[in-house]
Amino acid sequence: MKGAEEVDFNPFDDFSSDEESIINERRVRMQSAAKSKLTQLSDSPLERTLQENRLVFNSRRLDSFQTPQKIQHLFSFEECSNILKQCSELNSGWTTARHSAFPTTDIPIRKDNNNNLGYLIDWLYERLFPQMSSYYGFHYTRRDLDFRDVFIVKYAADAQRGLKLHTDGCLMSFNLLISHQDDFQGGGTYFESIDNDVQLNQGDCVFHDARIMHRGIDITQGERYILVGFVDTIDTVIKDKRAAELTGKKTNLRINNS
Ligand SMILES: O=C(O)CCC(=O)C(=O)O
Ligand SMILES: [Fe+2]
Repeated sequence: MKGAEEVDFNPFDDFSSDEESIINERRVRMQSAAKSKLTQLSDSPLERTLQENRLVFNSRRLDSFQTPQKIQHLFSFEECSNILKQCSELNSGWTTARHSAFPTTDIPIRKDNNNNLGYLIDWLYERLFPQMSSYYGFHYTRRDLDFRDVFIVKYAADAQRGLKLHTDGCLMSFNLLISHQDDFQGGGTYFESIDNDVQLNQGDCVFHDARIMHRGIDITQGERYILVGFVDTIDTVIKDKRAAELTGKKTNLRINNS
């Protein structure tokens, strides 16, 4: 007989067929509990809890949310020019290693950052979140949704030109064109679900289900600055922050699951 430490153990072994059938039974039970719960819920996101709203969102995302939604003039030209000016005056603050699998040259935006861009968080809460919450069936005034991450990305023809096909590790994402559309050639965001790209004018925004495969199309000239946000339910955001504090590790929020 082998001692405890000599037992053949391969962590990559598949589950035994007994274990698999227990896991499958559990999955089927959970799916049918979720289905029956869904039929009992109110049609109004305002009368459902945050967790119920997320359940409804997850049950609908493949049927209902395949088309990215565009909002024009979320920021004015003047507001965008001022943001560009602030970015050009920043000597430091640009990072290149915050999203390990799909890095971008970006500047994180937070209320407590000393880069003076924290006001963008309020603008997005006030201007984008009411529409995005109602479109995806969440409660705006109760603040069902919050930012998992928000940052300005800089693409340049002589540096990083675009971003490969990926999904974002959150519920929904958006990007807003800060540059003027004539400041670069190429660019825009390609979405696999519509097999097409979305082109924005300065100040316009596109929001989408984060699980839709998408990519930042390469620019061929100039510079393209966009404001990007990864959005999730507030309980997930809080858990994520706690986990990051405890482990010192960040969740990787861009994924390639093609
Ligand atoms: O560059 C784009 O248009 C898309 C950006 C994006 O998908 C991201 O930052 O995760
Ligand atoms: Fe993305």
